[in-house]
Amino acid sequence: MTMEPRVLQRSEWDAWYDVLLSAFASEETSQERELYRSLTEVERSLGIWDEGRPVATAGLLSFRMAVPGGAVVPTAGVTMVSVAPTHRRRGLLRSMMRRQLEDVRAAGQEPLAALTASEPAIYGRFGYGLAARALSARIDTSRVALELPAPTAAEADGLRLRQSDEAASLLAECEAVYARVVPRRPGMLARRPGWERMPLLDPERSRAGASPLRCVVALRDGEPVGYARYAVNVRWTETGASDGEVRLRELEALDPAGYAALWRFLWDIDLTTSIVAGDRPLDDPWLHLVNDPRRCGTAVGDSLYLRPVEVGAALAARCYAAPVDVVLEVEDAFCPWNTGRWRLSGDEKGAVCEPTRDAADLSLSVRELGRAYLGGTSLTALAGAGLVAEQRPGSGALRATAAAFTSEVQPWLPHGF
Ligand SMILES: CC(=O)SCCNC(=O)CCNC(=O)[C@H](O)C(C)(C)COP(=O)(O)OP(=O)(O)OC[C@H]1O[C@@H](n2cnc3c(N)ncnc32)[C@H](O)[C@@H]1OP(=O)(O)O
Repeated sequence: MTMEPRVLQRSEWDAWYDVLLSAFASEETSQERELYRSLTEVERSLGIWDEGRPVATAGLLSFRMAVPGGAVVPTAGVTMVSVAPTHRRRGLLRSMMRRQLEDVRAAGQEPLAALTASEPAIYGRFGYGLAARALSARIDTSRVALELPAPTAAEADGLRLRQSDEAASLLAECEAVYARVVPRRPGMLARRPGWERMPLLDPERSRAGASPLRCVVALRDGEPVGYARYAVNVRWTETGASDGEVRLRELEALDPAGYAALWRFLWDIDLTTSIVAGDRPLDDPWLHLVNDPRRCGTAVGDSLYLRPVEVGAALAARCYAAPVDVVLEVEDAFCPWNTGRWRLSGDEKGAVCEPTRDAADLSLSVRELGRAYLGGTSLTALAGAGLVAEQRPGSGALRATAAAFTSEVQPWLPHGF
């Protein structure tokens, strides 16, 4: 008997969601369940049923994502993917991935699909490429100095911090800052209503001894210019010395003085000797403000995977750092409508991308386009790996196209989904 995906009905949500929880062996609170229930776009969610019982789940979320140049582009967020252990490795995931991409294409609104992967090996075969990575750090603040440039008088004047032990109480200030930083960095997600509650989720089981989530806001002349959400885990050594840790969950700022004030605050929290940050941009400015990078415990991990659903619309939706006029030969086995030659012409103001019969300058797969799309991975590096080929070596097409695809800031995904 074939089992095909179909759209979820709201009355089926609990049983459908339990398949997902079981696949992740997750516990959860009623608050989390209600949040995920309210954020599920039921009409875009798929399931597979066997003898009336759900055995597979996959959701889509209607996001808008910042791309190089600052546009915020409709993007299908792939989420809540699971297959019951009794039904794995029989192609159920593949059938849901195919149905999702066909549905997104048919709706014609979202040129991109994005996800974060439970395991990085799963999604490349469906055309998703690693487009943004994340930096983690464990900074020994007892040994590393934060060396901040002196703010100008105008910057320092009127800058105040307001702190709350209840992160939710400063929500409006944080959201005002967040909305303004979105277009500045590729990969940032504009907030849909309800998603502002996601960063505040703070179940006790995940605290591992730390305080509930706190918040500090930087205000200039009363207007919010930055915020950080964090928790403090105060610990003591056997000899009674304080050895606590600041766990940084989020930090956004609109200007360098606000940014510096927030880091200074976190650095100086009494009874702590480290800051642990799990998910920061690769080019986070604090990296240039420390006197000892070796004691900052940095590591880089994968974060956002991106897939052009419609190659032409996706490449036309972003801007390019340098003028580019190139024919790309794209291979896309999973979404064959993308396979073929595309002429991309663009610059820092915009772009067009249309099918063409002209000879190709570069050839690559759709996964490589996803990797390079936000400007975080260079086409030159992908060519070095043999994944992008210049059709006429020495033509300069690779160098010119790689330069055009770069982003002046590293792409970064602000939160999982
Ligand atoms: C965006 C998100 O939500 S990420 C969350 C993903 N979910 C989880 O990790 C929960 C636990 N795991 C699961 O529920 C399932 O094992 C899934 C969803 C990962 C895979 O579902 P399945 O129905 O078994 O996958 P399916 O049989 O369609 O496999 C398709 C292909 O992916 C491969 N694949 C499946 N799972 C994995 C994996 N964990 N690692 C590497 N490859 C995998 C299969 O080998 C197959 O490869 P092929 O194209 O070479 O034939």
